[in-house]
Amino acid sequence: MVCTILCIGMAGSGKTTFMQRLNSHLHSKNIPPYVINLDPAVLKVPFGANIDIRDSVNYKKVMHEYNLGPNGAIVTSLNLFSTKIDQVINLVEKRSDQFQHCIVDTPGQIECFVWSASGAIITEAFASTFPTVIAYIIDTPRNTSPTTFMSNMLYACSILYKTKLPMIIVFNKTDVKKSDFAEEWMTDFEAFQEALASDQDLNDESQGSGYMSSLVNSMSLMLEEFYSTLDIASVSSYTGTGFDDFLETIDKKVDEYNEFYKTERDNILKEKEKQDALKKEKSLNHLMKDLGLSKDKKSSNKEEVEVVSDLENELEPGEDDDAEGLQEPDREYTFAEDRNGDFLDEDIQKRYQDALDATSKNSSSATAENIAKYIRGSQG
Ligand SMILES: Nc1nc2c(ncn2[C@@H]2O[C@H](COP(=O)(O)OP(=O)(O)OP(=O)(O)O)[C@@H](O)[C@H]2O)c(=O)[nH]1
Repeated sequence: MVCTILCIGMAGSGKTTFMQRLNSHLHSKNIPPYVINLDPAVLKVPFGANIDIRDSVNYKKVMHEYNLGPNGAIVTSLNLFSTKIDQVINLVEKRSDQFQHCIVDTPGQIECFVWSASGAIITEAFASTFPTVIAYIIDTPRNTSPTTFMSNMLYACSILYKTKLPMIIVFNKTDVKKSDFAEEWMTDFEAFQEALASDQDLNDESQGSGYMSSLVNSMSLMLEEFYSTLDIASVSSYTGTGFDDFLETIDKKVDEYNEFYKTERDNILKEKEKQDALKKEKSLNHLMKDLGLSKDKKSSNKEEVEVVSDLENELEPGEDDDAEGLQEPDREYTFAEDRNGDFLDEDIQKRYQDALDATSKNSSSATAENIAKYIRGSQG
């Protein structure tokens, strides 16, 4: 079964170099991956990509034709590409017996991918077909300040909650700076507090009221929970160290995906389908009502109280004593002429009929005589 590894990270964190190294590492182990590039703005891809967004979308042309800036053009290119995502998934599926890993490079402008509709569609398409893991790449030497580190972690946290997929934090460029300090901060809360206390920028009295340091303190408390769901890998894409550990962590996360995330995703999808069906049913009912084609006449009448009998049926027995005489429990609405027999007692009905007969007889005989007179006159 192919597992998808989505490489996400801030610009310049080394995603592309990481992809290149991972690709060659897997080749050296005789398990070559399926490689996809989703960065439309990259000039040169240093690995042989099986699918490259640049083959289907021309980033510069998108910028020019739609009059967009660099980020808008990336989002639009992804939008255009996402319309073909079914074909991409089919291609990967067709060759799934030949590969164990499908590795995907994403644009450096994280928000263009993670927070765009097309990014969500692409991620969802992979995650609903294959076990999918996010590799969040961090530029280790640039994260030695506790505040920068925490901002980066908050970003990772937001991606985790947005994608709802298992995540590995990959500390890259460890040939320049080892990631021990960061790993310690993630596992030992006091160590992080100490680092915060000794952070010059945060504790410079002349620069503020200490608001920042107390904010960072409370946010780091919140992040403790987040760290517990993560796995860490320390690599150097430059020297190639740490990639075996990274692959082991991927296997662990794939098991986790199958055990927890898949069930959760299935439940979310089922719930969504249920909600969609309800929504459909509701709008169909509205449509039927608008057309006067209620499926269940009684229930639709009830919704739209128009006749006395509906109101009466809604009253519980004994709820309103005055209404007792008006109740017609087993009958729906009938027209006035149908109800005459019920409303008028026999005596009144007879008197009414007699009066009607008398009037009609008089009037008709008088009219007949008048007509006869007229005819006789006109003939004579
Ligand atoms: N020393 C060292 N440098 C690295 C490593 N990985 C990447 N770099 C360097 O970091 C810089 C950025 O690397 P890229 O792979 O282009 O980063 P990226 O995240 O793909 O960049 P964008 O896609 O433009 O956001 C390059 O100069 C790389 O040579 C590493 O492990 N060690």
